[in-house]
Amino acid sequence: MSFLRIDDLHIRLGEFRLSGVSLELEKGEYLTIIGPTGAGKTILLECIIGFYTPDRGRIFLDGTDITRYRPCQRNIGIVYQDYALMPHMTVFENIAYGLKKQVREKKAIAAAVAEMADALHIGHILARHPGTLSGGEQQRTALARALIVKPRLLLMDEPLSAVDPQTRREMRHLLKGAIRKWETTVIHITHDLDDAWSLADKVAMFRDGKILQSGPLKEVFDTPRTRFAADFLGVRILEGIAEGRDGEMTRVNINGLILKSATPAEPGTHVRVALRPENIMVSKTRPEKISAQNVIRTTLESVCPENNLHALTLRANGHTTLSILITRNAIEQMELHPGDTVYALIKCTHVRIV
Ligand SMILES: Nc1ncnc2c1ncn2[C@@H]1O[C@H](COP(=O)(O)OP(=O)(O)OP(=O)(O)O)[C@@H](O)[C@H]1O
Repeated sequence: MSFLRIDDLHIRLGEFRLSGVSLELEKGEYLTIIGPTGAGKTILLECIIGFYTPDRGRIFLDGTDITRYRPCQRNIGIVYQDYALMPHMTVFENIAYGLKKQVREKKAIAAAVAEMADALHIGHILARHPGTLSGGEQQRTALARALIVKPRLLLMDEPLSAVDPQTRREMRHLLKGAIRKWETTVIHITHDLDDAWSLADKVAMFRDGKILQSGPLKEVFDTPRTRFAADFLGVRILEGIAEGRDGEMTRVNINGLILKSATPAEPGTHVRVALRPENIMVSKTRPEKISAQNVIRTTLESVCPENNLHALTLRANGHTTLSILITRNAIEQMELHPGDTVYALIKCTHVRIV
């Protein structure tokens, strides 16, 4: 049996229903939960920690049915978006708080806090109070407090959302290191797909109180099963016909645009092709002797800023456009302007038939 098994969970809260939620997680695995606002992600975490008792379904942790256990019996840690630190206690006291129930000896507590603070780079602020800390420091304190009691499972509800992008990147790095060191099993709700990319082994996508798709990170991102999932994940789905084989590759005709894919498909069948914008490269001249099997002549239609990157829309032929993401530096170096002829380069392994 998996370390965490959630079996057909149902709960009704007011007008909202969480229905038929099933998930499995092995010890030490990291699951991110993604999905639009109001999908029921937080309610699931609150069922797992024991704030709500489901109407139907069961939750097993390490082989034990904990569905009706009180929260304090579960040994599950939680980190919230607002950190919920105790303002009258120092950072040291906040971190040591839960540990005092497990360890009596002061020296052992001090050593454990020092080790954890060291791992999360907060050793220098142990004497300070939360009100004097930056967002990133509060976040690391909250994480240290949750990890130090060695929870069997750590739940995190958007723990990285309140800090700037640079701190967020550093925090992911620290978080990854700490999770590995303490071999913690994690469920992490996030709205930032980069969190999932950097941290997760598995992903579950929620919508309207149900799991729309779940599985290993790459599988979910590369092969979204519905149009909604594809849009949510920023994957472009194109419809076409598998025309035939070209050696080991499948030739797909998308309104006259031919793409070669490494995924096998029955010739003559209607297929959908998934393309991730970051898997398409561009060149202003037609490249020669390159490994990418797809070199497509396009016209650059538009350039739009999107987070730290820029989204380019390339018109491949009369009907089909391709979306790609590149840095502003790359745009400047290549001197790209709308109307330019641009070659899109795509490896056949990045043209996935779904
Ligand atoms: N105790 C409650 N009683 C009634 N409705 C609730 C309760 N708690 C949450 N809800 C509703 O259930 C829905 C799902 O809430 P939830 O907080 O789980 O969403 P979420 O996916 O975590 O959203 P977000 O990404 O915005 O945090 C929302 O419409 C919310 O208003």
